[in-house]
Amino acid sequence: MSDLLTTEEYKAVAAGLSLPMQAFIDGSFQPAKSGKTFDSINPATGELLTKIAACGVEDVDFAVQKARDAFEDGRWSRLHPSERKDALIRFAKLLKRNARELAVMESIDSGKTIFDCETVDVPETIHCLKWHAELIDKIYDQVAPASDNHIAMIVREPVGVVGLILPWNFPLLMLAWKIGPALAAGCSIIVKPAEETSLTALRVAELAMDAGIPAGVFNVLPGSGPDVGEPLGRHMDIDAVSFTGSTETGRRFLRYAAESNLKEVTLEMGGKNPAIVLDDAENLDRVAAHIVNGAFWNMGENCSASSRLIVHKSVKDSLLERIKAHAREWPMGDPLNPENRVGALVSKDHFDKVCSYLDKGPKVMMGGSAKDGFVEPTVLDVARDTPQAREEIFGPILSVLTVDNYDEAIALANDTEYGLAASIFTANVKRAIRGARAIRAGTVTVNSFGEGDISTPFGGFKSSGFGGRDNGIHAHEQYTQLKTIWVDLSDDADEAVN
Ligand SMILES: NC(=O)C1=CN([C@@H]2O[C@H](COP(=O)(O)OP(=O)(O)OC[C@H]3O[C@@H](n4cnc5c(N)ncnc54)[C@H](O)[C@@H]3O)[C@@H](O)[C@H]2O)C=CC1
Ligand code: BAL
Repeated sequence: MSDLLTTEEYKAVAAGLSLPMQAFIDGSFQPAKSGKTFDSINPATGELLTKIAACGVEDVDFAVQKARDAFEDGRWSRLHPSERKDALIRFAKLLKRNARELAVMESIDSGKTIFDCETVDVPETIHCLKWHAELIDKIYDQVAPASDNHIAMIVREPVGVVGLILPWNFPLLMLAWKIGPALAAGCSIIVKPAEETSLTALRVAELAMDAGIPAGVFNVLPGSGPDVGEPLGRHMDIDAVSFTGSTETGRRFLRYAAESNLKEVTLEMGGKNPAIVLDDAENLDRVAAHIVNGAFWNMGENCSASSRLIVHKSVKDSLLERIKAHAREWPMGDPLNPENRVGALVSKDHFDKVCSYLDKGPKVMMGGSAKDGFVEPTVLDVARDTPQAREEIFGPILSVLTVDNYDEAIALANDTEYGLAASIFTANVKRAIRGARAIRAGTVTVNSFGEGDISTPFGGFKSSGFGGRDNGIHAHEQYTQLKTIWVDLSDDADEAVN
């Protein structure tokens, strides 16, 4: 953990930041061709941070051309993997040298606590880039079984120019999850940050250039979904798109691909993730700590948040008492105060959306107040077919459902359109493993909440995911494609390849 500063010291760092304002294309900052800008707001204070270039279709076309030129001339895509590794390691080191600046920029842009930015988002971003850099010169291609007169090679090639469409909840970390494997594979990238949180992606692109990643390889186009996301999704010269965000927008990217060049699409989308606590769960205090972390970490603005607690009736009351006690250890307030664990929601619009779930009449068991962009960690006792039980709220709201037995718990866990993550708390190893297998979700944790780490694939079943996975070696499949090369070694022209 890095040494944290005081609130006043963080405010001084924030005041001294030089905030990026323009798109990053072909190795330099550039205004939008239309000259338009949009406001970047600090959601914790409502203050205008800066005005940022609002890109449009003409900027997309220009950036794609530059990315394509870079890809085709091989300045990055055809480097020896160890050379890309070296550049990515330099890049990770440069991020580390600028870690504090990035953490403060991330916090004021998104409302996330400086504690999380300093201890999770920035260090994990750096770790992710290093991990993919270290991997890239250790992946081997394959040779298929073939006759003595032939060689059949199965090789992976970078897929080409990729569009990376980012959400606002982990601006740096989701950037890293996508650029790490994409750059390691040799792709040229066009990043479209969420309009709420564009600052750190722009600064990171500049640092990538400083680290020696060639111009044209790493481009960032700030702007709205319809003005930048859609033209990227529909572009005929983009080979793949990797998206993280809502299920509704994810569906759009499938349509864009179908109606354009059938580009590869990977979608990492929403969740309504169950945390099942069975009657034999051990150490309810520890369970409560995991539930609180799963539900309230990052203000619940987390696609894998444990937003549905499915609890056996026999342990419900004692568990809820402990949840309340642990939640008291999560102070809410100024994100730049390093004592705080709950910051501001990302925007006024999102705050209003989250608050609407508090207005719809469920029984409030804890919390329930909301003001000026901040929502108190809240526990609701909900009925099964209510919006609070079924919809992704993406705020610090835990919806509690009560069950009578194991089978009912598993059935309820699966009674959702989503399938991103789940956790199950039980002392019975058979129930744990059977439950983990029975739950239709991409990640299941037993007796803990977590997302795994960089070494394990992350993505969802059902409406939570489509296509490839982020993280792990598996992430490279998104950014590479297989090619088979047959070589005829015979002297006899009659021996055909077959
Ligand atoms: N899975 C996750 O990690 C995330 C889930 N969400 C969920 O989505 C809800 C809505 O949040 P939004 O910011 O509106 O998510 P969103 O899915 O609309 O935005 C994600 C990205 O897609 C882009 N986008 C938006 N509309 C687009 C369009 N028509 N064509 C192309 N690109 C487009 C956005 O500019 C952003 O970069 C949240 O309340 C939450 O429930 C939001 C962010 C992340
Ligand atoms: N929790 C990391 C992925 C996401 O929230 O989008």
